[in-house]
Amino acid sequence: MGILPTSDRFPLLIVLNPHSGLKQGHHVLETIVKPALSQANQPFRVIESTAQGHAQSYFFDNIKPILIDLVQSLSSVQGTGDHASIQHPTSAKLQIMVLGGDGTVHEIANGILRGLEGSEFISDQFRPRVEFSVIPTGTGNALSTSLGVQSAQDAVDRFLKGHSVPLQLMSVSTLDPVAKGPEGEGQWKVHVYTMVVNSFGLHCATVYDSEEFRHLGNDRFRQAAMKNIEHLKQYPATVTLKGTVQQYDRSTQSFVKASTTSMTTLSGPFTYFLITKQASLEPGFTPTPRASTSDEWMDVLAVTNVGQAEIMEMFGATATGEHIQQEKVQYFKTKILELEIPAEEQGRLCIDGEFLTLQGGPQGKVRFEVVEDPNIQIFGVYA
Ligand SMILES: Nc1ncnc2c1ncn2[C@@H]1O[C@H](COP(=O)(O)OP(=O)(O)OP(=O)(O)O)[C@@H](O)[C@H]1O
Repeated sequence: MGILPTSDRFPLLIVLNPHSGLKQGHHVLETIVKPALSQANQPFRVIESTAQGHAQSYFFDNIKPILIDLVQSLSSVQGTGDHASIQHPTSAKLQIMVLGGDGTVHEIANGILRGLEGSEFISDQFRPRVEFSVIPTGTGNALSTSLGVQSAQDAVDRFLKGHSVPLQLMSVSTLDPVAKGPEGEGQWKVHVYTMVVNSFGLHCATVYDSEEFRHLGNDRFRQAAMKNIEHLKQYPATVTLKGTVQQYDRSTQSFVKASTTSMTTLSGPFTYFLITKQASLEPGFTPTPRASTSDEWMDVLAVTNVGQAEIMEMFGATATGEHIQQEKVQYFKTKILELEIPAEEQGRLCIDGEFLTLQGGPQGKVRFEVVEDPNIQIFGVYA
């Protein structure tokens, strides 16, 4: 994609989540963001989220009028008199700064995609580009940490420098119980798009329980993890990696093609299972060190049926990413993955901090896929 038009007149949208992290969003806005933007003569408009889900519903409701305003600010009159015509751009860059965490970015991206779904606002004739500047004021700040952002000031500086990279999405789909495919099988329906982590097992239970420790800031994950390790469970499931699959080879410390067949099956029970697009999920925690925000792979980390000692040993090495050298840790790259739990079970998935209840058996299967559709893959992030 070449240089996209943007408009000096169109404001940067700043979405502030006052509830993120240790609730420092307003302070960072006043002391770091506003001074830097006014010095750079960058106009902006602040949107404050008022409740869970508000950022998503705001963009679902407003993305079309926002894009109309943006396109109008970029349109120009060509020619004069009877030959005058208005030239509209074929693309436009919308800049959104997030004073919040990964969950807020997730909500905005899903709100925009749902708001534009099936409309003329996203087509081969016109396709917007949405660039996020993420000012790390959440708890985990996986996106910022994975991009090497050191502080709120660093994030603002990166925005002002203007270098962005693709923010590659994953889709999470469930089987539609009504619609059938050509051979009577169920049809996949996208439930949500994610950009950080989908998890099952100990990680998901930890994120779920961490809400009660929110007042501890970043430490909430450690507290919740300790609680879950103390009562360590195994989580039965079958995972199928489809198409080209690469597996981390400890001896060469590189990824090699995993199998000559088109499917790799992992049988549980899983203790720990992650599908990620980011290398780090919080500062000092790098479970999938070879993951990239921008490439076309999902990284998969699987630990099957281990005890407390092995899990603690793994966590001990996740700060540096050296756990991928441990024998019990399996590490893959794939583009399509399906997860199914046994018929009699009920389970839970964590998808970018939200939760999805899993039903047992083939009808409850969930599919994760790297998004290729250019009408979905419209996001970037300042890096
Ligand atoms: N005004 C609000 N009051 C309460 N909750 C809110 C409000 N605005 C947004 N939220 C919710 O806050 C939750 C957490 O937001 P966010 O993910 O940005 O922060 P975090 O969880 O601290 O950080 P991270 O995702 O990086 O770990 C989201 O689920 C969001 O819907």
